[in-house]
Amino acid sequence: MGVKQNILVIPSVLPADFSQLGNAVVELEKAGVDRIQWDVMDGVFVPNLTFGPDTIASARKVTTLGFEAHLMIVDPDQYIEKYVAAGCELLIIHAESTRHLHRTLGRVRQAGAKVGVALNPATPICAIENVVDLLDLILIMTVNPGFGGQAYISTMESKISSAYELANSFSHEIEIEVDGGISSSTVEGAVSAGARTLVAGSSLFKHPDGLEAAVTEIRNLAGQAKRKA
Ligand SMILES: O=C(CO)[C@H](O)[C@H](O)COP(=O)(O)O
Ligand SMILES: [Co+2]
Repeated sequence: MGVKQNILVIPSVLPADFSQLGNAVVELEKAGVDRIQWDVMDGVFVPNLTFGPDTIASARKVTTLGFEAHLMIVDPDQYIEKYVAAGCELLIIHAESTRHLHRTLGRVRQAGAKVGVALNPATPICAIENVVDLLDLILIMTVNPGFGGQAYISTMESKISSAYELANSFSHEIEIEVDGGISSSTVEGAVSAGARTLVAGSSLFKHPDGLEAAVTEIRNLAGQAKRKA
């Protein structure tokens, strides 16, 4: 099976007005997104702080969309069960955030969630070569994590291609996701390199024609790039 080929558009809710988070999730669902990414930051792994499990559990009540937790936290093991209980069906662990990546990924699966791994821009693909059998998703970061609205790092495209090749050599289905600076001007490069699951924050929330137009634009451009690739 290898790489999951469907194009998925996943919003990061970081740019939303946090006093209206539930409404933002409802609006994103109406705009046709495929699931929601929660950027969980602890002020240690990255220099910023965002949501905990209670916030995510509250938002769980207003939508049937799937939730993924992009965990930018140190010692993720101690929070795995809390994010699963909050309603996240997929947990994404940074390879740099845990000493025993293989064990942490196994604990995510044991807790009943799908398993993703994220790589910072400086981390090579070989860091995950020996855990691919445990994975449902590989996230290649195209910005240094911590903040929305940063510029896309196009030199990550060779790593996206390596992730694609690696995932395609396995018989189970694996998503190749990109996160950071994805917009109408960068999506083509990411998809041509092999990305299929596209996380976008600022470019969706700041689109002059609104969320639905923004989601449709990313999905259409990605579809064209995939057909050309
Ligand atoms: O993980 C993240 C930051 O660490 C965000 O998901 C990402 O930056 C999305 O925001 P934008 O599309 O504005 O770059
Ligand atoms: Co993210």
